[in-house]
Amino acid sequence: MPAKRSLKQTTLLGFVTSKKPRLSRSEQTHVSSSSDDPKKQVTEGRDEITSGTQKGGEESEDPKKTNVTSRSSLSPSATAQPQAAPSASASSSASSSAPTSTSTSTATSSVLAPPPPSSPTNSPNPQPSLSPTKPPSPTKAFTRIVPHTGSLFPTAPPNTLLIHACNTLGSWGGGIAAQFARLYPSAYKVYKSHCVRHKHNRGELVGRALLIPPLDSPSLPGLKEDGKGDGTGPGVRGHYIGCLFTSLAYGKKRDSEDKILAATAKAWRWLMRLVCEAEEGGEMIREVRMCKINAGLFGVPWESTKRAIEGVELREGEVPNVGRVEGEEGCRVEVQVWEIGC
Ligand SMILES: Nc1ncnc2c1ncn2[C@@H]1O[C@H](COP(=O)(O)OP(=O)(O)OC[C@H]2O[C@H](OP(=O)(O)O)[C@H](O)[C@@H]2O)[C@@H](O)[C@H]1O
Repeated sequence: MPAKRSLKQTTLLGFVTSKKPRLSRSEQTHVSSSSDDPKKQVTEGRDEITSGTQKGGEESEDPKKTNVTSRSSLSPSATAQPQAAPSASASSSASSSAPTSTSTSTATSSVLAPPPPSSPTNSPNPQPSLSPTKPPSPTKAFTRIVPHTGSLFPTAPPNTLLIHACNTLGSWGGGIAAQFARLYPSAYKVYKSHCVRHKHNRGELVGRALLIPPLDSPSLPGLKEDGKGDGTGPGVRGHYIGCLFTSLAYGKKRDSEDKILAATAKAWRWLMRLVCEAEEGGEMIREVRMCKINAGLFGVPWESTKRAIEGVELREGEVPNVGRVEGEEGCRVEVQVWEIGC
């Protein structure tokens, strides 16, 4: 059964950024560092589902290698999941820039612990009654983009994961990010505080991702798809939000196209890992949607971004249940890309 969230439930899907040596899983749940003190995150990041794994700058970019996953209260069995961390960086097809070093790891934890039920903007989404049973995760898969026409938001059922590209400066001020900020104010706070927490090491965020659980309740009055005013009714929200850090900054200071594409591939792997961890912790993500990330303010041709994402070979622990299709030619993870039609 899907885990029902309570105040005491926590999911630590660690965003690791300290320079501490890698610890065992049991040790990792107690990791504390100046920048990513788990206790601090229980306070600061209690609405965060986040995050994979992290490491410091030159450390491995493989989420698995630094992963901190503590779901003791959410799903005790989850902590017993085998890590089976393959030498991830070695087999990445699309992330040639993936570091191979594993010298250090950090522990950033993200906490999936809902705020009081009385807070409407923070009410967690009811988990759908989907079967948690699944076939064993395949050891590799590729993402396949499935095009759809329409706005990303209005038809997305509750518990859909909506993905967009972000910079590390903590503002969802332009493009579709501004729509996210209006539609998902609680998620925006989580994103912003995450960026603030990393303000001294923003560079480490690039190529990583943040997974925010449904914090903005579907029972709230709806907004139009552009985020302005009422209109679309309940169900618009109640979504997971995936932030791909594909550029350090925005505007003229945005990264080069090549850097954005490399960061996109890395961040994609990272996010898929986070999704897997969330699923292991009992989260039931219903479908995955994204816009044509990088194709607006970042100015990267969509076809290049699509190639980068579809070129990432997802490995064990990175192949989520949601969107997974087993075909004759192997396993694929289908992700919907929504584009507003003319
Ligand atoms: N409702 C909707 N449904 C479906 N597709 C929609 C849509 N609305 C717009 N699009 C399309 O969505 C694509 C992405 O276009 P965008 O310009 O938004 O994003 P991007 O990925 O190039 O760049 C990211 C930086 O923009 C922000 O900056 P701030 O944080 O504000 O500083 C971020 O945070 C990053 O930094 C384009 O194809 C748009 O046509």
